[in-house]
Order: sequence, then structure tokens, then C-alpha cells
Amino acid sequence: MPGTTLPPFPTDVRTHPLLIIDFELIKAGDPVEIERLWDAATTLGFWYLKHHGADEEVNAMFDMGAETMALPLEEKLKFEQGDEGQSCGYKKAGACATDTSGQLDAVEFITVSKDDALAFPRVAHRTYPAPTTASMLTAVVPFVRKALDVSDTVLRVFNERLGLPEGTLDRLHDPEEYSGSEARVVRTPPQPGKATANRAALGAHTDFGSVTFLHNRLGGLQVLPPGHTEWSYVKPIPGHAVCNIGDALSFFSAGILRSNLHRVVPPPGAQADYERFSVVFLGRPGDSKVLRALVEDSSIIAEAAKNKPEKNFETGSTAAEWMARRIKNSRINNRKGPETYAAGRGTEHSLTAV
Ligand SMILES: O=C(O)CCC(=O)C(=O)O
Ligand SMILES: [Fe+2]
Repeated sequence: MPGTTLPPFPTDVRTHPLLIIDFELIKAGDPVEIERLWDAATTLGFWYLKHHGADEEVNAMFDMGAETMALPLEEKLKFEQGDEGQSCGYKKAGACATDTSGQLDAVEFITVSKDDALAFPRVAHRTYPAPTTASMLTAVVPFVRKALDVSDTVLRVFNERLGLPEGTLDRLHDPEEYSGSEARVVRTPPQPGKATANRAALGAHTDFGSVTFLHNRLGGLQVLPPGHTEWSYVKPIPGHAVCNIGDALSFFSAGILRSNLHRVVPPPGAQADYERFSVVFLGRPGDSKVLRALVEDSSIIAEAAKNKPEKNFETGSTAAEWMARRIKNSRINNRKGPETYAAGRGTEHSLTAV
């Protein structure tokens, strides 16, 4: 909402502090900052990222999202992602379950595949609503390129710290291969009444892929830190991205990198009266890559897998299959019962977390 002053994030709600990582120092190879990034990625799996240099691209994405969401629902529905497990396109509010009981989500998405962005004007997977397409070269492509730079840089740090042969994680994220990586704008409309304040607008989930690069102006994002039974807000800090690890990196690293549960609830306090937009890049491995611990490539990962015999790091699933399964089973049209929701879950999920 250009020109709108948003109320500040309230001081009387529980927040979870995240480490603030300086992207410029990471790029420069600063050993202290790399250690801090490693610490964040292996404990909660969430951190703030400052000096990411993507402010302009992120603002352009917020504008693209607002223009696209302002279209009549009927027009947006022409681009709906469907029930077959595809993620790119438009998702209406209420298309997905947020819990085993089949409670409906309250967020709408416009999601652009990185393959469509980088191939533009050629169509790799699908077409998008007119305001999204019109912003492809001015917003989506520049944002995707910045996000890929963040993701590649962070992956190189993890590659080294995991003791993997040089280029291993790079090859698993080869930009030439089609992948589920995508840029998304999420809109949460103000929810009627206080009763919904604690109800998930976007249900508890772990991200499917590798590195997520998220931008928030209003509160609403919450994490469930390991060992906690209560959700805590992640307070938005202007100019700071929130980054987190997804399931694919958790599998590749035998759980050394943490894919943590998170969700979105309506913004807290006076912020609740405003519509909430977030801009996110979800980085994912190449479609054909199998999600499993890289035990043959690193003694550090082999040791981690050995120390967690109760965990199965052999999914037998490619990155594309993992993502399609999770999306398909979250779609309310595919719901047969509580088991459908359960079949769509990822790492670290307990079905009591909603
Ligand atoms: O909107 C947010 O703050 C988080 C969105 C998110 O978790 C996702 O799109 O996976
Ligand atoms: Fe997420």
C-alpha cells in the first residue's frame, strides 16, 4: 500500500530473536560471519540477512503483487495452480488445508517459477496474469537473480562446512535444470474478528527446498523453535530479509541443517487491520535430484546420519516428487480425511502443530 504508514510491531507479543547475518561479510568470506551463519543454520535454521542489496527488486515485487491481487478473482482464477501438485500460478485463499481437521487457509499467492522468469518471454511451464507478466523484466527476473545469488552464496558456505567436494551443492542446484524454485507474493487480507488472531492463515509447514529468502513488512510469521510448545513471532526488521532452510538441505546434510516449522497468522495488535503482503523466493534443487543424505560424499554427513538411526534420510523421492506430493495433499479438493493432510507433511512436522 504505497503511502500508507503501517503501525509498529507491538512490544507485548512473544518474539524469537534471530541472528543478523551480514551478506556482504559472507560474500567477502569473513570467517566470523560464516561461523555465525553456520550457527543459525544448524540451530533454528532461520536468520535475518542484512546488506542483501535487493531492496529495489523486493519493492518492485511488492508492487507487482499488489497489482496482481487487485484483479477480479475471476481473472486470477484463470491462472489457478490446480490440484495436481503444481505450485506456480495463482492460489486462492481457502484452497488448502492448514491442519488435519481441514481448516482452510486464508492466504492468496501469486507464484512465478524461476524457469518461467529466466526463460521469459518464452514459456517454460505456464503463463501468468497480465500485471505479473508486465512486471516480469522489471521485478520478477531481477528479484529471482538477486535471490539466486543469495542462495548460491549460502550454499557454497554450507558445501564447505559440510565437508562436501567442491561444487556438490552447486550441481544439485544447477540453474540449467528445471526446478521448483519460485518467486512468490503472499497476501493475507485482514481477518474479521479477534477470534481469528491465533488461527493459522498459512498453516504450519517446513519449506520444501533449500534456501528461502523472505521479505516482510508486517508481523504474522511465527516459528516453533525446537523444544518449544508455543509459537513465537519473527519481528520484521526494515531492510532485513528472513532466510531459512528447507527440507531438501535437511536431507542432503542428514539433519545438520535445520528445516524448521513456521506458519503465518494475522498480523499482531494494531497491524491486524492491514492487509499483509510478503515477498519470498523459495530456492529448490533441480527437479531430478534425489533427496537423501550425501553420506558417500562427506564423512561429516555420514557421521550425522549414523548418530540419528531413528531418522530416515532416504526419501526415495526426487525434489520434484517431494514438492508435488506436499502441494497435492494440502489442496482441499484432494482431501479424503485427516490422512490427506498427514500425507503432505515434510520434515520436523508434528501433526499437533497447526
Ligand atoms: O509470508 C510469510 O511470512 C511466510 C511465507 C512462507 O512461509 C512460505 O511462502 O513458505
Ligand atoms: Fe514457508
